[in-house]
Amino acid sequence: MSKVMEKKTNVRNEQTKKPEVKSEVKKEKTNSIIEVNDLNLWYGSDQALYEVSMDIPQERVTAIIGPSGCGKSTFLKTLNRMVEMVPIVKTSGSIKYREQDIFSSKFKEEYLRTKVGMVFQKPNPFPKSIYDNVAYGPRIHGVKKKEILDQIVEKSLKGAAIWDELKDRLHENAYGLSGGQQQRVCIARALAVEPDVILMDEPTSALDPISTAKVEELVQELKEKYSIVIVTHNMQQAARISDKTAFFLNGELIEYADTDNLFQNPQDKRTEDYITGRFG
Ligand SMILES: Nc1ncnc2c1ncn2[C@@H]1O[C@H](COP(=O)(O)OP(=O)(O)OP(=O)(O)O)[C@@H](O)[C@H]1O
Repeated sequence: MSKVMEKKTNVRNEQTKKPEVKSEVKKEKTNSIIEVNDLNLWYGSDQALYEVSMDIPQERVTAIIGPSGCGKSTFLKTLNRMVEMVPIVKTSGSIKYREQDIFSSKFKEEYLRTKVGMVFQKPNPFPKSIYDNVAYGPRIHGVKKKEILDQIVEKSLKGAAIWDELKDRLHENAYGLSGGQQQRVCIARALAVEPDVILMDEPTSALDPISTAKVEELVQELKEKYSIVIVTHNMQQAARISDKTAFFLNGELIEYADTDNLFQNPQDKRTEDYITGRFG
């Protein structure tokens, strides 16, 4: 995977527009776990993100909302550099995780993916037992002792609020679980390598309302220990579970504010139009 850093001055002048909310998004400097500055991203010659700057607060839930194709998933996948699996991707700008530049050659991508875990839209357990799914990451990192793996599996499933449901079924295939249970096992799998940040890309869009409610409740519990960034199409969900909300449109960050403020008192007409259902 290659990271192509463009000369920022040229690139920005030629191809990008400045967002109107830069000062707004810079307010919350303290207690940020990730700081994004002037991020641009291209798929080949098509630009998907424009000068995005925002800080992700620690131990809070940050929601990313916006209409289809506005760059929500692209932005999320940039935070752990997963987006660079698409070979034509180029980026400019900076992202710092705990004040370290994630694009620096000194910063190991493997470490980043451990610390910044990801949960996807469709539950994607491996075709293995529940136990082996959760133990997968720790084993890759060299944990071999059964007692230690047992502890990690229990702790992670407890962290994902699914231990009581599954403790007697650990050696059953994860494919036999319901979609909602699979998603919580995937969250446990992410927790097993001890991340700080969990990126969630529409984690409930494939789930029924009861499973969705359980995952939303879990997100609330997880923010005691983890920083969560969640992409959602569902504005009610963003309003219910997030502390901060970022509204994206056409690859730009239009507005980023405390969730209550953004929904009750949007500062930008485009945010207001979106949240009142005028488009999207
Ligand atoms: N692998 C890719 N190759 C080329 N272009 C891509 C790729 N992935 C996304 N894009 C483009 O980047 C832009 C942003 O897409 P992205 O999936 O990030 O938006 P989104 O807001 O998450 O959309 P949705 O809500 O529909 O999932 C779109 O124009 C999309 O076509």
